[in-house]
Amino acid sequence: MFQERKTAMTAKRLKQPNSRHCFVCGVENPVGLQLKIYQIEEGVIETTYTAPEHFQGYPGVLHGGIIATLLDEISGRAHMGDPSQPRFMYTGKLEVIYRRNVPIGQPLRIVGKKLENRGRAAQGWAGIYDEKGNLLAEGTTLLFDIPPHLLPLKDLEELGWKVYPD
Ligand SMILES: CCCCCCCCCC(=O)SCCNC(=O)CCNC(=O)[C@H](O)C(C)(C)COP(=O)(O)OP(=O)(O)OC[C@H]1O[C@@H](n2cnc3c(N)ncnc32)[C@H](O)[C@@H]1OP(=O)(O)O
Repeated sequence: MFQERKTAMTAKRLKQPNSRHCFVCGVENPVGLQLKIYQIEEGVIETTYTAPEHFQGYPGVLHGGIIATLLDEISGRAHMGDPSQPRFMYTGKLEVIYRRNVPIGQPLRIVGKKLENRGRAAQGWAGIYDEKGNLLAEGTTLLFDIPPHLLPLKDLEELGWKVYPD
């Protein structure tokens, strides 16, 4: 099901950069999630993920902390925009609604959307869906621009921040 969606959206899909060591997107982080994230339209991104057994809380159920991590990163990245001029934001606040158990060992689709902009602050949203399209968990974030001197563009290369080919 996810594959069909991917094909239909190929024309618009733009891969976002990954870094080297980020827990969610670090391509060299052996204990990280190593997600590949795509912008599917302006301000809307998606990724897929199948959680391994070692991230379970209750048997068969993805731990809520990992669910929050996914919602945090994907809602913030919805604001990232043009990879050559990325908008990096800190999460100041995250509200999670755990609607249904999120299973381990089954493909999940995670969608992020940018909401309102308020100067250097913004709101984001992310949802985790199962293969049937059921919304399992969702999160809204309050995000703040990272002061440019804390993450200068020139340092990004060192962090391995680039679009890695599929
Ligand atoms: C290279 C690879 C990158 C890959 C992407 C990685 C994504 C990872 C996502 C994350 O994990 S981010 C890490 C977790 N977040 C942090 O570490 C942020 C820690 N917090 C901060 O640094 C500051 O609190 C923050 C920059 C968010 C805000 O501090 P400021 O000094 O800019 O806020 P200020 O005191 O000027 O307040 C501005 C307004 O926001 C409000 N505010 C400030 N912090 C808030 C907060 N945390 N929650 C809610 N509201 C907050 C504050 O009350 C105020 O409201 P009013 O304008 O109405 O007075």
